[in-house]
Amino acid sequence: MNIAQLYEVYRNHPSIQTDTRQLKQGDIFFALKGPNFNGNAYAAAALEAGAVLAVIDEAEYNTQPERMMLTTDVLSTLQQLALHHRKQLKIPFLAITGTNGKTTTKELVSTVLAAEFKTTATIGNLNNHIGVPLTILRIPADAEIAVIEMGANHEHEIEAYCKIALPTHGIITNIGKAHLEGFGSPEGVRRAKGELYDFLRANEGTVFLCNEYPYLLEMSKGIPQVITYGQKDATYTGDPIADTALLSVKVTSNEATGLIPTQLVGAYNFPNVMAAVAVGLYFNIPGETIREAIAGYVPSNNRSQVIKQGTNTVIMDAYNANPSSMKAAIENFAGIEAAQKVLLLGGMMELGPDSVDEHQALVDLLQRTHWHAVVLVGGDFSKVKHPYIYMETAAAAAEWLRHQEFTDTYILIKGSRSMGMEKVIQ
Ligand SMILES: CC(=O)N[C@H]1[C@@H](OP(=O)(O)OP(=O)(O)OC[C@H]2O[C@@H](n3ccc(=O)[nH]c3=O)[C@H](O)[C@@H]2O)O[C@H](CO)[C@@H](O)[C@@H]1O[C@H](C)C(=O)N[C@@H](C)C(=O)N[C@H](CCC(=O)N[C@@H](CCC[C@@H](N)C(=O)O)C(=O)O)C(=O)O
Ligand SMILES: Nc1ncnc2c1ncn2[C@@H]1O[C@H](COP(=O)(O)OP(=O)(O)OP(=O)(O)O)[C@@H](O)[C@H]1O
Ligand SMILES: C[C@@H](N)C(=O)N[C@H](C)C(=O)O
Repeated sequence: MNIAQLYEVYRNHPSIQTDTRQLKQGDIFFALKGPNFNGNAYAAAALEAGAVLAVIDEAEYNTQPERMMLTTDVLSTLQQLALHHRKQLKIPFLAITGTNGKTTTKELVSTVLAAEFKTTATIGNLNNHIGVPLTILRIPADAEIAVIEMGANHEHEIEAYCKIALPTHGIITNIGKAHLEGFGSPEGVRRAKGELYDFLRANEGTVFLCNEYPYLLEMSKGIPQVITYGQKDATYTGDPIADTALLSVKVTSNEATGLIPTQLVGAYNFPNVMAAVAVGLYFNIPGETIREAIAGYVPSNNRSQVIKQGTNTVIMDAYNANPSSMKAAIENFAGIEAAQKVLLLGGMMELGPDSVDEHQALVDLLQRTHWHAVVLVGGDFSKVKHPYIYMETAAAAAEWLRHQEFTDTYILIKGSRSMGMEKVIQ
């Protein structure tokens, strides 16, 4: 069976599954290999559970050749099938990458687009070599637009995803410091994220970018159509109002003038919101529809969520952390008007040789503001000089917090995913 024949099966059964634990009747099962399991070993079980076809890459598991497709590499077959499907879809494909705010921007943009168009977007942050093709293969034939999030922790990854998704439009949210272990340096991050612009430049694409980041303007040179958003001198303009925990955005572009009271924390979400305004206006969605869609979006999964606990307000930002998003969160927290502020910050992972310096830089930043209390938790915070409380784990920090009797206090909780800082208030 070749890709064209596999595509015929897919057209009749457009539902891909990589996990027998979630398999439904009529799915096509792709037997991926991972650190814990060899999907090939589950191919027969997939057929028993109702899969129409199992794609495998180890001959010894080819026990039902009439219902199995034996390839040289299942992952690569999944990616090739996604590309084949992509080529049938004559619709705009908007790719979103960047260091911070990819998922939030993708959610806001797709919420706005879905108000007018049949839109398929990445679920959660399924944004890697498996998530990108799976997202493309979820796009129905009658879709009108697709929004594809692309994550990366090393160079040439975004380039590879572009060759599968063939984006027509793109957003790099920003370039900051994250996954430095894999990218080698901030310059490596820039090159890697820039692979999206390289693709759009070579394929007459369109980019949307925040004109407050001069490096994005520089990087976008040579791209035929550049749509900008920001506070001034941009195609689409607005202003952030961030003196309370939740951000409001005053859109000042003629087409959509008005206030958007968002349910997002922090001025750092301003460009994420403006990206959604810009994309909506570009695709001729009415201003009021755009404002309503953005105002209705509620972040989930510990991405800058606001949680009320009695008279206290917790900003739960424990989904991930890196030097640039930590800096943004701390600066934003410093700007919030509150009687008493407490921070519990977990260590940042995957920073390579700069890790200790980056943790020290954050401590230096913290020291510029007076806080009621700061608790540093684990990671390379154990190796820096600081005047604050130090705890080894989120569980210990939770214990500390339980023993405080805070009232009318704002509490910021942030840290790398593996620190599990959400446990601090559980
Ligand atoms: C392969 C796979 O999809 N694994 C998922 C699975 O893992 P599990 O622990 O079960 O084991 P294996 O991976 O070893 O299993 C191999 C296969 O066997 C199947 N199987 C197993 C048992 C069984 O009884 N039946 C079976 O069929 C199994 O389903 C496998 O197919 O489950 C985990 C829990 O749900 C998943 O976490 C795991 O998913 C992996 C990690 C994955 O890559 N999933 C993608 C769909 C995805 O997009 N995941 C995103 C990760 C996004 C991310 O981290 N992005 C980074 C940057 C990207 C860097 C990139 N280079 C990278 O390394 O990924 C960012 O900063 O944005 C997500 O989950 O959020
Ligand atoms: N524009 C931004 N600038 C700085 N930090 C941001 C920005 N947007 C979001 N963040 C921070 O990043 C956190 C995660 O947001 P989001 O999931 O949207 O980012 P992401 O880039 O998709 O992350 P990941 O790569 O881990 O999937 C937020 O809770 C917030 O702390
Ligand atoms: C959650 C994952 N995509 C991520 O951003 N990881 C960084 C390194 C973190 O741990 O926060």
